[in-house]
Amino acid sequence: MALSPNVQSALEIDRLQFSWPGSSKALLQVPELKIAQGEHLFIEGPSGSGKSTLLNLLSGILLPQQGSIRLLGQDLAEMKNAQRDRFRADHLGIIFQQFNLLTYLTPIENILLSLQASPQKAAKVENASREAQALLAQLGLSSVQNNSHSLSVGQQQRVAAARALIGKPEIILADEPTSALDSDHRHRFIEQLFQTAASANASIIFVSHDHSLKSHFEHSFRLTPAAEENDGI
Ligand SMILES: Nc1ncnc2c1ncn2[C@@H]1O[C@H](COP(=O)(O)OP(=O)(O)OP(=O)(O)O)[C@@H](O)[C@H]1O
Repeated sequence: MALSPNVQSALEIDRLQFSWPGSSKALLQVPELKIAQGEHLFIEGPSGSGKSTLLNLLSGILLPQQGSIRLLGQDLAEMKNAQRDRFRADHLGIIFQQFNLLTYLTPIENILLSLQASPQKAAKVENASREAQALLAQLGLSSVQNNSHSLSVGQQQRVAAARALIGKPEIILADEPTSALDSDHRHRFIEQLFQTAASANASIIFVSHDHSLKSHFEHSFRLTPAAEENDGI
């Protein structure tokens, strides 16, 4: 899909190939994929098809052997390690499958960690604690507890999402953050995530094996196990 010249692209993949060392087959082959800023992408595929590997490529933790990945017009493979780390902290918000909250910190302190890692994100927020509380409320968590270790899965998910969204990153990467929820809560959470991301014109790149979530997204990409043909974009 071509983007008009005045639309900033969130993501552009060109002839990407990735294999793990020692494997004779490419795990990932993505000929072309373009997402404009503010649009959302759903990546689906069965267990082992490479969804987490692709997210690690998109966040610059892994680099492709062939082809290129550009985020916000920049090729992460052309950056030095420290530049890639800075780019990740400044422009990405990541929601991990297991949320990765620090249990000895309060929910608000967990959210504020994102701003400590990025002066650029911090500069976009006037009152950090108030912004963290407002994000939680938008995501459906209005009363915030003082410790993180007694949060329910749904509450942890909202704290993790607020931590990814604070400081208005342009791209949110989410790795199966709804897998522990029932269907109703899953769809509701995605709607709340979209509404909050829209206020910052952020693009959400969301990985899941749950096909029913696909209808929320304007773009989707299906990964197939390496032995099968990939049926495309
Ligand atoms: N560090 C690694 N070294 C070698 N192979 C790996 C490594 N990490 C993952 N793999 C292999 O890459 C393939 C894809 O794994 P990946 O975790 O990306 O799949 P996935 O689609 O996210 O799976 P799931 O839905 O179960 O989380 C698997 O065959 C896995 O064994």
